[in-house]
Amino acid sequence: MAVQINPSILSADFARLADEAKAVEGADWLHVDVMDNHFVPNLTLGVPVVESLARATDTPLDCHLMIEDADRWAPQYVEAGASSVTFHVEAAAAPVRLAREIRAKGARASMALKPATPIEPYEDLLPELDMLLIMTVEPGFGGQAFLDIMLPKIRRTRELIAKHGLELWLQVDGGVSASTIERCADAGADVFVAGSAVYGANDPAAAVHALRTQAETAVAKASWACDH
Ligand SMILES: O=C(CO)[C@H](O)[C@H](O)COP(=O)(O)O
Ligand SMILES: [Fe+2]
Repeated sequence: MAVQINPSILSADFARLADEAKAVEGADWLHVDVMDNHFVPNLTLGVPVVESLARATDTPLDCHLMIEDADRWAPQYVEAGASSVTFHVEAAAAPVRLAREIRAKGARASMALKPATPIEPYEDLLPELDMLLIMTVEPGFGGQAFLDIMLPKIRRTRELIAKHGLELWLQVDGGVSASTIERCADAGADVFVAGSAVYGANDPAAAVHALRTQAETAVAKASWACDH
């Protein structure tokens, strides 16, 4: 079971995005938080910046769309160069159609759940997805404290993935750091977004490496991974 570490450029210096992307080139993906000041109370960047970032780095882009009207906008992020596009189920009118469209355009399709959104109503949608994102903070800002109360949802989601025999990746985002990543991995996550824990470190590449080592060790010991 491969572990993936995705630094979030939300915590990077936006005036130096190309350099900040290069600073974490050992990472699996670069996590790009798109916020519209409607779905969440914050505003970040949009399609033109994603297009430029895709040209500036060889690291594939994992775009996390925290925006209204995801059905309209998500396909444009694939065209902009994102290799994985995550829409929030709370912001999608037709999540199955949208996931199929993202895949048809050539990217990995991913769906996110805010902390108060349960996984159970979406069990039948899981085969349509390449990744499920469980938010471990309320979306909108970096640097927030990890919500431990999300661990049971991560566990239940991992059980559903196993029940259906899926190759679905399970991503966690929000407050993931050296002190929380092992709990996430133990519960069933295999893709870890980290913003402040990476870009707040003196050496972001070393922080990615250290988080990967911690997550790999925790996954190797986890019961959900041993069963497979
Ligand atoms: O989606 C997000 C916020 O909505 C960010 O990806 C997330 O918060 C990363 O920052 P940190 O690791 O500092 O919590
Ligand atoms: Fe994010």
